[in-house]
Amino acid sequence: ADLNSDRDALLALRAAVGGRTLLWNASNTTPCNWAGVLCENNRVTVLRLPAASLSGEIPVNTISNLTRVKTLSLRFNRLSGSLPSDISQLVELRNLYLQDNEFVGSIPSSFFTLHLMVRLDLSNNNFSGEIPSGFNNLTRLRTLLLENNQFSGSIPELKLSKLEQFDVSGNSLNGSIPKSLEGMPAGAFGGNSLCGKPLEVCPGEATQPAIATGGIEIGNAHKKKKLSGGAIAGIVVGSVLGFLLLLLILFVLCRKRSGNNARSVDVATYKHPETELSAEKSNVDAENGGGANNGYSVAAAAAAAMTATGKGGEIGGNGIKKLIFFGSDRSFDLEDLLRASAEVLGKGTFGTAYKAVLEMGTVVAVKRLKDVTISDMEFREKIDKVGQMNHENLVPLRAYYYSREEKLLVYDYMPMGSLSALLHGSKGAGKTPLDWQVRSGIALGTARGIEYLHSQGSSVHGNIKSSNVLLTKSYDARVSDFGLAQLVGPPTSPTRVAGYRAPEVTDPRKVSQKADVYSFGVLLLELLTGKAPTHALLNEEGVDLPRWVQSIVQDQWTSQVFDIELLRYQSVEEEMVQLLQLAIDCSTQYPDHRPSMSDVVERIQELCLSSLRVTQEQSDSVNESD
Ligand SMILES: Nc1ncnc2c1ncn2[C@@H]1O[C@H](COP(=O)(O)OP(=O)(O)OP(=O)(O)O)[C@@H](O)[C@H]1O
Repeated sequence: ADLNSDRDALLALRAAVGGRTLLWNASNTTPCNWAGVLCENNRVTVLRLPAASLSGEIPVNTISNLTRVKTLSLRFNRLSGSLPSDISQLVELRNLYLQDNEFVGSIPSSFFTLHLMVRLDLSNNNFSGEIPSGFNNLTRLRTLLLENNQFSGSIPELKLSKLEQFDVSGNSLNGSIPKSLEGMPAGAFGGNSLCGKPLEVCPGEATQPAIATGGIEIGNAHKKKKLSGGAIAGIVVGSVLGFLLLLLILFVLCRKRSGNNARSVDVATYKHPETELSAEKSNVDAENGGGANNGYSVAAAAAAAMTATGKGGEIGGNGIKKLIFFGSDRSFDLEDLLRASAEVLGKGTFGTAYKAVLEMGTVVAVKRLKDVTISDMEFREKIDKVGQMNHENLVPLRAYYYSREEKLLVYDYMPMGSLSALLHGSKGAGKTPLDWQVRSGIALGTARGIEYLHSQGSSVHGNIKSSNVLLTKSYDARVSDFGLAQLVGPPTSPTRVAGYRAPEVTDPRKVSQKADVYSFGVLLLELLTGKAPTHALLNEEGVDLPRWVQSIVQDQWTSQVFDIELLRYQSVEEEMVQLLQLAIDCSTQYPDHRPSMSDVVERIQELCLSSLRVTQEQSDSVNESD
């Protein structure tokens, strides 16, 4: 066997299962630069084709020549039929990932001669038969994942000292769990009819051998008999008391929370060192401890804002002077905020954003809204809804201030700035490139934030774009600016959110969830291509980002689409292509053809998991090489 026979084997595989292997350039004399193939010492050692649209059976005598392969990953495809018995020829095999296919039948006995095997994942297939005790031959096995198949019978005793990851959940197994596997988590056995540690004790315990008992229902008649009347009474009384205690705790918590919500503070006159303005003097209810220190002033933030704009002067005037807080987190007070220095962060559609740095180091972002044309009542109603939104991927609205002249929103300040700045900001030496891990994480976080918004009544974001995706220190994504599109009047200029807006949207205040999905799709394209949707070059050509990407992908130039910084991550190319496909699906022209945000989250979650596994496989191939 040599590289040529490796090449023949790969071409035979391609003829059998197709998929993305069809993109391999068969006129190459070496297969080593085909996508998913890695070579070492002039032999193929890694074949990785996850989610490559492979389908059909792998006939015997197809892959047997790949005798140097250490890692074989064909997960997330539609491979069917039984595992070819000549897989036992791959004597160097250490990592085998066949999960998420449609394989059937039992594991051939020859398989258990592959004694170098370390990671084996056969989960989410239709494998059947008993779990062979032959696994005991694979003494180096650290991962054995067999969940969601149709394995039946009992689990054999497995004496695998290195086993770390084990899962047989979701099969048709019965009998007792062997001693050697007692230490595994209960979840590894769920969805079967198994008993014994870590699950419920088997009825009859030691006397009952691990034979097929037809399933042991927890709490069956046999078991109930063992409980005395007294014990039952004890359990009932205990449960009732526990339940009452829980109710009491909930009640107390609820009271506390509603006390913390939406607390208003009266406005009095306050002397600012630089500007004289009306501000708040706390008049907080007793539950909060009272005292001026517990309230902080958005009007004061306005002072900071005014200072920053150089306007300075009285805010509030004769308008309504109310300050409304959401939540209970108040690590600073009015005076701190008044003394804060402020700087302009930027001007947006809805007004100007400022960063206010308080003396003790707390930083907030204050947004001064312009063009608010809706009534006081309507404003409060809508902003109240915004304030109630609570999710780890949203920038929380801390408080707002409303008067006729001033509408201010106080947010947590996000230290790493926006995704837009990160992607398109100065590419100087100090700039850290965004790697795949970070980008896919941002995609997932943003999607989760929007999904949450969509799950709250029928709310929409209405203004999804990369400058509204802010980042925490650890690059976790937080979506901001939600709910504001409905607060302001009709746009004065037609250029609002060029590039992100779905084609069917005519009134930015009436955006549908599917239009949010479109904008998110454009944001994904931006994340993958590194190109701003408002990119001058694109616009000169008269095409938007979705159409530009589509034209390139149609010509099979997929890799040309990606940001240069991403091309270093060859091993996760599949996942990148999947995210690209999702982006294209989201930014399709017809709203009905776009996926829902929960579909989107699921798909990103899957590909993130999948790229994590690739990374694991990679480190395994390194660790396990001789
Ligand atoms: N909480 C925050 N923390 C850090 N930076 C922020 C915060 N809120 C906004 N910014 C930054 O301030 C700048 C201006 O934001 P703003 O939301 O006013 O405008 P925009 O996002 O560019 O447009 P739009 O108003 O249409 O959303 C943006 O660069 C944004 O990233």
